Order: sequence, then C-alpha cells, then structure tokens
Amino acid sequence: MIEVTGVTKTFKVARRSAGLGEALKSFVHRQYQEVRALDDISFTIGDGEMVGYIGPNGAGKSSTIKILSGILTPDGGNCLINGRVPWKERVEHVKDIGVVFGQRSQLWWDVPILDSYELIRDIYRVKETDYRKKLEELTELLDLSEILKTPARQLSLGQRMRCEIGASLLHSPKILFLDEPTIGLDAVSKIAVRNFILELNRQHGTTVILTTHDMQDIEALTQRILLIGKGKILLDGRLDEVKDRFSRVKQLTVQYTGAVPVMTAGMDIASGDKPDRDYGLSGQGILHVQVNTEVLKVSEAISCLSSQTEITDISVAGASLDDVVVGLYKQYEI
Ligand SMILES: Nc1ncnc2c1ncn2[C@@H]1O[C@H](COP(=O)(O)OP(=O)(O)OP(=O)(O)O)[C@@H](O)[C@H]1O
Repeated sequence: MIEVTGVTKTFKVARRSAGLGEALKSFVHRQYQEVRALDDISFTIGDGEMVGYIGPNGAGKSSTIKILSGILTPDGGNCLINGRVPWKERVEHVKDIGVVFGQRSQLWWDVPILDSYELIRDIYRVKETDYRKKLEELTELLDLSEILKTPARQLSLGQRMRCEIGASLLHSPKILFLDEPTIGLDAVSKIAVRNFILELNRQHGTTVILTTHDMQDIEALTQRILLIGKGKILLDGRLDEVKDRFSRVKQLTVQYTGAVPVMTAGMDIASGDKPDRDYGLSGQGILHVQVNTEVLKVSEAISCLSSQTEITDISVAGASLDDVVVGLYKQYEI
C-alpha cells in the first residue's frame, strides 16, 4: 500500500542573466529562485494496482518517484509504503521496490548482463535458490537467454531495456516504478515490454506505477490515472471514465476548396490548425474540426460546413487518448 499525504518539495535554483559581467557578479552575489516541484500532493495506491502517473514536462512526476523510492526527502508531508517511510528506512524499503528509468541504466556497462545480475543479487542479498528460480523465470518471460552473456554496451536499446526490467525484478519487489520504460523502442519491443508487465501484475500481483508520455503504454497497462500539473494532483480517476468524458468530442478532418468556413457553437478548429496559412497553392484547404456532440450533431456540423464551402473529402474520428490528454492539459491550464 502506498499512502502519500500532503507531500511538498521545493528546489532552490541559482539564477543569473547572460553575459560575462553577470557571471562575475554571480560569484559575489548569487541569486536564487525557488521552484515548487510538489505542492501538497496526496494519493493512495492499493496493492496490485497499475496506475499511470501523467503530466507535462516539469510537472513533478520524477520528483514524486524519487520521493517514493527514498532518493529524495520532501520538505513536508508524509509518505508510507508498506508501513515504511522511504527516505528514513531506505535499506528495508528498497527490498520492496524495483525501479526502471528508461533514460538511465542500472547495469554495469562493460560486463556481461549476468555479472551485473550477480552483483545485484549480492547487493539485495537474494538467496541462491530464489535467485536461480527468478533468473530462470525472467530469462524465459523476457527472452534473455541469447543476451545474458553480452555486455550492456553491446546491446540494442530494446534488448537493454528487457535486461533493465529483469535487473529491477531479481529481488522480487512488490512495487515497480517504471519511468518511460518504452522510450525509443520499436513497435515490437514496446508490445513485448507491455505484455511482460501485464503478465508480471497478473502472476505476482506486483503494484506498478508507470510514468510516461506514451499514451499507448497508459492505455495498455493502467486502469487508473493520476494527473499532475505544476506540482499539484489535478485528477485521480478511472481511465475509462476520463475517456468517456471526452468521447463526446469527435474530430472531423475536412478537405475543402473555397472559403474558410466559420465555426458555430459546438465546433472548434483543433489547436495547431492555421486555416488561412494551410490553404495552399493547390487550392485545397485542410481543417481539423472538433465537434462537441452534446451541443451539435456530427451531421449538423457537416451541413454547416458544406453550406459555407465545397467539401472534397471528410473523415470522422473519435478522440484518441492523446487527444484526451491534450484536452486535460487544456482544461487544467498546464
Ligand atoms: N534537482 C533539482 N534541482 C532543481 N530543480 C529541480 C530538480 N529536480 C527537479 N527540479 C524542478 O522541479 C520541477 C519538477 O521536475 P520533475 O523532474 O519532477 O518533472 P517531471 O514531471 O518528471 O518532468 P519530465 O516529464 O520533463 O521528466 C521542474 O520545474 C524542475 O525544473
């Protein structure tokens, strides 16, 4: 069980203007600015849950994971993981958690993966029989047999990521923190990693907290999302409910010749579209129009557009999870 109550973290960051003069001045009189990375965050995650922790860059996701894993001490608030305070009882706490940072490695670069694994076994004091059993299981599920004798630096990103995940699980932790676990992987490797995590949760009931910007990871793995923005938890809810909330929005992709159509109530030009500029030399314009079906039927939106311009092609799509997240960021102004 993970219980986070009113956690706050502020960083002090040195600031100075550009230029040599300013650099010299800053030696004598250094100026600091405070960045509130986490502002009174609270949530509870039950055993065996898989939760997506999402938010834009700089929202506070990594700071939270660092606090949960005991690397960082908060300024205020409390956190209990399986009854322990992570930063106070680190040695016991790390036995309960596994951490995978997609952009950083926990493997020794120049030695075969198996040697790294043996070192990790020593660090966590895993019993020889338990280690052998776990290694066998992970080798099979993560398809490691061909690569265990290769040094990490000679592996492809996808192969290394499978080894990283294996390394984080050698001591059979109850909780797994995954930070961008599929970043940079090809489609096949992404699916392999996702399937493995699903299987891990199903077989061992491992709690998974997934931090990612990849909405397909979120969709494949989690039922619940926590949205963080500017250091605050803005939403904690079921993924399907959040998606339902946005399912009333349909996106029309409209190719047209003639005047740029004017939007009416219930219709909006998708952010990023610049109709005047996109209306090119070909004489064809393309518009992405979002229709709020609670206000306007899709058929009404199409008639409204066709009464103003000549439509040469049109397609209708529901909101993808990426659209939903963009909608959430817009709604919460983050
Ligand atoms: N060690 C640090 N020193 C100073 N400021 C920091 C430090 N770590 C994080 N911050 C600041 O705290 C805020 C939250 O950062 P954090 O890394 O937690 O965000 P994030 O949601 O993980 O972002 P991203 O998606 O880009 O990884 C940012 O404004 C960041 O600049």
